[in-house]
Amino acid sequence: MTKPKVLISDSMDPNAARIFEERGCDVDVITGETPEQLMARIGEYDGLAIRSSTKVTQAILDAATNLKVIGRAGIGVDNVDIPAASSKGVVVMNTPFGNSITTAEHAIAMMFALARQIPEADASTQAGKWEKNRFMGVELTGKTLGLIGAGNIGGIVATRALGLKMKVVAFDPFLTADRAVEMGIEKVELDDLLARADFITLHTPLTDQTRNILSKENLAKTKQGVRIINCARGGLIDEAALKAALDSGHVAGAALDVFETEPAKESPLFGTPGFICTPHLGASTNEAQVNVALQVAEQMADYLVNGGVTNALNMPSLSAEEAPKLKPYMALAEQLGSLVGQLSHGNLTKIAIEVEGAAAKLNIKPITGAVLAGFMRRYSDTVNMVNAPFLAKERGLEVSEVRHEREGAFQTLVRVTVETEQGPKSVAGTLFGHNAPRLVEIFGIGMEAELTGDMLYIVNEDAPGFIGSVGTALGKAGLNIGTFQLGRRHAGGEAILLLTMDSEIPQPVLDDVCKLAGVKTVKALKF
Ligand SMILES: NC(=O)C1=CN([C@@H]2O[C@H](COP(=O)(O)OP(=O)(O)OC[C@H]3O[C@@H](n4cnc5c(N)ncnc54)[C@H](O)[C@@H]3O)[C@@H](O)[C@H]2O)C=CC1
Ligand SMILES: O=C(O)C(=O)COP(=O)(O)O
Repeated sequence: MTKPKVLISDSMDPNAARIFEERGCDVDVITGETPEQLMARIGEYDGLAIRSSTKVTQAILDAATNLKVIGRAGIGVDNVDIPAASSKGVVVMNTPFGNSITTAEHAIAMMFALARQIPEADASTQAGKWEKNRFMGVELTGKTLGLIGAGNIGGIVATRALGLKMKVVAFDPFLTADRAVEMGIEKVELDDLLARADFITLHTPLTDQTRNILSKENLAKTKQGVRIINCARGGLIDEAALKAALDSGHVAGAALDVFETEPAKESPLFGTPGFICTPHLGASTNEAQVNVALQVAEQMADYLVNGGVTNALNMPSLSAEEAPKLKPYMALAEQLGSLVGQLSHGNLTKIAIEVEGAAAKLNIKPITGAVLAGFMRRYSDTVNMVNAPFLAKERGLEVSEVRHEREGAFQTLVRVTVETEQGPKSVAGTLFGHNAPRLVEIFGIGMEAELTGDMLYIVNEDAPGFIGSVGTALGKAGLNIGTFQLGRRHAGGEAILLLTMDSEIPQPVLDDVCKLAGVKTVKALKF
């Protein structure tokens, strides 16, 4: 097997490259390239490891013909076009905790820097001015800290602020009352926070709801002399309005680690009294960078080498222990999905995936993903487990999952049923011997068959001599039959023939088979 190739395109702790190599991947570290250079190179890689500098746009993804996974050594993935990655079947994963303590500490450091004007006092002292009377600070003890966003980082900031004897109020629509009590903070509405906070710190992702959350209007609602910290994302604060509020003295200080446009080499805020900033350093500590580098490389290598999925933003998780157990089921599920997809007509609106016996003890999500990948291939060649659920949703396909703990006739079974105009139609399969997928039932007829390569599917009226006439028609065309499976509802009733063929069946031969007496349906299948 050729080794998966990974590109590390942003500066990352060397542990990442080491882990990739140890886990069986080839790795290149090429940082600081232009989008055009990356676009020209990306086609050769199976994995792309990034931080916040590389922008993974639709154009990059279009050029990434081999890409299977994007790993973000950090938290925010706003530099990745996730819908585009999903529709291309590329998994996007991040490391949601590796740098959160470090980033929370940076926010606290910024709060102290604002409270005591440390950067300005440092510059003035080193300039030989000794301006002891210029730098009067404020104490943090007893002050109110307003958290906008109380997730991982906001939660850590809260514990530190409580340790500093501050009162912490938080606005976060997803924060439950119980969790707020557990954290020792007060859950409030945004307007209440704006009116009460002496310091405001932002810890939300940038979304349509959070963009400009500190707008000109909201800045006007803050307390006179408020100090504001943003170590989350540029775009959460209206930078022009912030500049005006600092100039007017309404906002006493602002500390930004992140900017609307990065790298921020110029800004109207630069040089404004009370304004301090750092160049997106929130995650930049030795500890955090080792954490995220190790974690991203482990997760990506796990996916590329074993199929394990951890911390993916566009796919359900699948642990390294589960992956080998699920692999044969996913192969079976994909074949069953593909079979119903190839044999059904018209626009199908419902698909059900049932697992029974041993299969019911497994994580069903990857099995469903594999069924959908097989099924959606009727609409698109580029479908896989990542993009299949999105495509299914786009097409309005209703997907249901059912587990039957009991064992039926088979020790383990996967069944796929689609709702058609003629009612529900279902196929089922099991695993034989060394985890070999086998079809065991097709549209209510028991039949054991391997679904592989080029196949011929025939529905006919059971009658003597029919099998011979099919063999003759195919033989006359020089087509060799590999295996031959037969099933029927009852003697003389509807029968199904499933043949594996050594080569593709040309349309004229299909037409000839179609003309044989008693034939109802003929279809060439491909697996
Ligand atoms: N400056 C830096 O270098 C770093 C920045 N970050 C950024 O910090 C931010 C927070 O990260 P985490 O705490 O790990 O994320 P998280 O997902 O754990 O927490 C985010 C919180 O924001 C809340 N939220 C969502 N929409 C909201 C809204 N409309 N109003 C108020 N709250 C809302 C969520 O409910 C959640 O509790 C992210 O944007 C991340 O990219 C993370 C690491 C380093
Ligand atoms: O993890 C995050 O969300 C960050 O913003 C850290 O960004 P960085 O990896 O330092 O470019």
